[in-house]
Amino acid sequence: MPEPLLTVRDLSVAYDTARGPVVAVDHVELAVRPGEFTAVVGESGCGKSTLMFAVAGLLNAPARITTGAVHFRGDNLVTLTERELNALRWRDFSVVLQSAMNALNPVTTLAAQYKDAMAAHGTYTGEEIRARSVEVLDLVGIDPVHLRSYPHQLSGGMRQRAMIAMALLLTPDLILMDEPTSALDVVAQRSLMVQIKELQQLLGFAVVFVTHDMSLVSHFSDQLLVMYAGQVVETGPTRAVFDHPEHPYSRGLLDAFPSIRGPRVPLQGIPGSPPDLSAPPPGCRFHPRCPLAHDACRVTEPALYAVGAARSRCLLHAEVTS
Ligand SMILES: Nc1ncnc2c1ncn2[C@@H]1O[C@H](COP(=O)(O)OP(=O)(O)OP(=O)(O)O)[C@@H](O)[C@H]1O
Repeated sequence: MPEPLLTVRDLSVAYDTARGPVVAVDHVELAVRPGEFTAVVGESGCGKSTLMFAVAGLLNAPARITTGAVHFRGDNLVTLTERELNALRWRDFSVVLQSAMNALNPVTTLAAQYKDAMAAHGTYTGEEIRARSVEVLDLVGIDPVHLRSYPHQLSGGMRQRAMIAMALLLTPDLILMDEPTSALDVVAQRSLMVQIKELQQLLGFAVVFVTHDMSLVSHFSDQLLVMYAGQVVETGPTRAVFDHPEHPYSRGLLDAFPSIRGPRVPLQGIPGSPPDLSAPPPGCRFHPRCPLAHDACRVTEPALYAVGAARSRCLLHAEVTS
């Protein structure tokens, strides 16, 4: 197996609030190998975006990293200066956010934005910049005439693809994507997912893809990280987790979204909502919503236990490994 490209070790992030620190990412571990597609899934508020921003070095106050490291190739991104991080962003890894409308500059054309991104990382002639801009727009299926367009002149799906094209400009080895399809309708969502996967297979970059919709990534991701209340509650090969979710939360998430294939079944949803992270429940954080909770779950904090090819933070699996 190749060495991981990205290794997140024991990463914790807290938001400083008037009521004390809110730990949104709690001792998270993650390893992404070259060309691997990793999906981070969980309900809104479970810490997915905070994790992504921490990995990308994009956190702002009141958020701060309290423990851990983010190794990307030889560098620990947590300890790099802003200038050093800027040198890596776009060139070695790039970031695609939920809404390209916010990420793209509304008052400049795509051509000008692509030029800025390239010029910040090397000396390119105008012709080289134009040729590469045309190339990346071609890759995402946008007519290069749109280099002259402003973001508001593009549809939502085109804007996301223009953002992905920008992320590809300098052929990074890793693209971090935070809900890049969530502002789109279901049909546009699926077609963008297919396109991201095709590009990934063609160009070989690794992806970390954040989504609340587990069914969206079922056919695209290699490895899955299920987050609940700031913690990883299940992790493993996507197929294994989908075929046999070990953690009751993963099972609940799977039942909460329609599958694109397979028989129609009534959607269950998970009763209740994720806890307030300023005061998470004792024991297993999922116990107040868990249909399988027993007495020990209310007092004992589970570790991540190995279960087959996956790992699950559920006391039901404690005896498997202990
Ligand atoms: N500015 C802030 N101040 C205090 N707490 C915050 C702040 N931003 C986020 N949080 C806390 O961090 C938790 C995780 O937020 P985050 O946005 O990372 O979750 P998420 O899973 O990505 O959700 P979403 O899909 O809604 O973005 C939230 O539940 C909230 O408690």
